Amino acid sequence: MSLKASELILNPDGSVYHLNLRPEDIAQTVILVGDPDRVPKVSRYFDHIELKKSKREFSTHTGTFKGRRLSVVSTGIGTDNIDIVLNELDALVNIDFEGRAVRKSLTILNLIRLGTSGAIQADIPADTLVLSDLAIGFDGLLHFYESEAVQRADIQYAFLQYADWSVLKAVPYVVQADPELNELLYSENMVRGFTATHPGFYGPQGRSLRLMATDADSNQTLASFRFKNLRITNMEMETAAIFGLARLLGHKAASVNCILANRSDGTFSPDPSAAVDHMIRYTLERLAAQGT
Ligand SMILES: O=P(O)(O)O[C@H]1O[C@H](CO)[C@@H](O)[C@H]1O
Ligand SMILES: O=c1cc[nH]c(=O)[nH]1
Repeated sequence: MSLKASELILNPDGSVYHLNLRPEDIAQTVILVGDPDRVPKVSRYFDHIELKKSKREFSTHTGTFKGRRLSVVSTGIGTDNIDIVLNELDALVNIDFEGRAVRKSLTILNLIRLGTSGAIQADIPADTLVLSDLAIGFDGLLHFYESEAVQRADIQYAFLQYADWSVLKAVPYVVQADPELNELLYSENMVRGFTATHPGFYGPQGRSLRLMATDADSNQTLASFRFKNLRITNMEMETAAIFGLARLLGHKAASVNCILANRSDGTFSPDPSAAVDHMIRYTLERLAAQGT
C-alpha cells in the first residue's frame, strides 16, 4: 500500500520532512545527541566528514571514525522530538521513498544516545558515565503506539503502586536497552543505570523556580523505589522514548549519559564540556574497537 503524501512527507529534493536527509545520507550506526552544538563536537574526531545537513534542531554529520561510517544526529530536547527522529531515521532505511512502500527486507540501525543527565542517587557523582539498561518514561509517548509487548509491565505496576501515582499524569512505561549494544559499550568505569525520562526539565524533575511542583519530593520518591535489585539512577528527557520506539521498529538502542548534576547533594560538574568530551571520545573508541 502506498503511503500518502500527508503521511510520508518528503521535501522537493527527496529528503524526509524534518531531518532533511535522503536515504544515502545516514550510516547504519547513528549517534543521537540532544544539543545541535554537540554534533560537531562528535564529528571533529571523524577521519573525514562526507555530509553536513540541518533543519530546525535536527543537525546531521556523516563520516568515518577509524574507517567506520557513522552519523551523528541532534534530536533537540524531549520525547516529542524523539518521535520525529526515530520515525524518520527508520523511514530513511526501511521505506522506499519512490514506491512509498515499506521495504520487504528491513535494515537494523544501531542508535546510541550520548546525553547529559542529572543523578538522583547520592553515590553517583557528577562526571560519571551512566549506561542505561532500563528507562522509565513519564512522558506517555509510547502509549500512543501498540507497545504493550515491549513494556516491562512488572516494573511499571510495582512503580505505580509504590508511588501512589496520580491519574492526572501519564502512566509510566518501562523499556529496555538493546543488551548486545550495551555489552559492547560497557566498561567497568561506567555505572549501569535505570534512567527516568521526564516531559520537562523543571516541574517534572522536581525543580521549582517560581512555580511550585505538585510533588516537591518526587526525586526522593524516585530515588527510593526498588524493584528486586534495581533502583532509578538518573533523569533526563529522551532515553525511554528512544528505547521504546527502537524496540518497536526493530532497531538496537543504547543510551550513555554523562552526569552533570547530582540532585541529591546539589552539586554540578566543575567542567561540563570536558565531561561531555570524555563521553564522546570513550564511545567512539568503544565503537571502533568493537567493529560496530
Ligand atoms: O544534553 P542532552 O542530550 O540534550 O540531554 C539533556 O539535556 C537537556 C536538558 O538540559 C535534555 O535534552 C536532557 O535530556
Ligand atoms: O538535571 C539534569 C541535567 C541534564 N539534563 C536533565 O534533563 N536534567
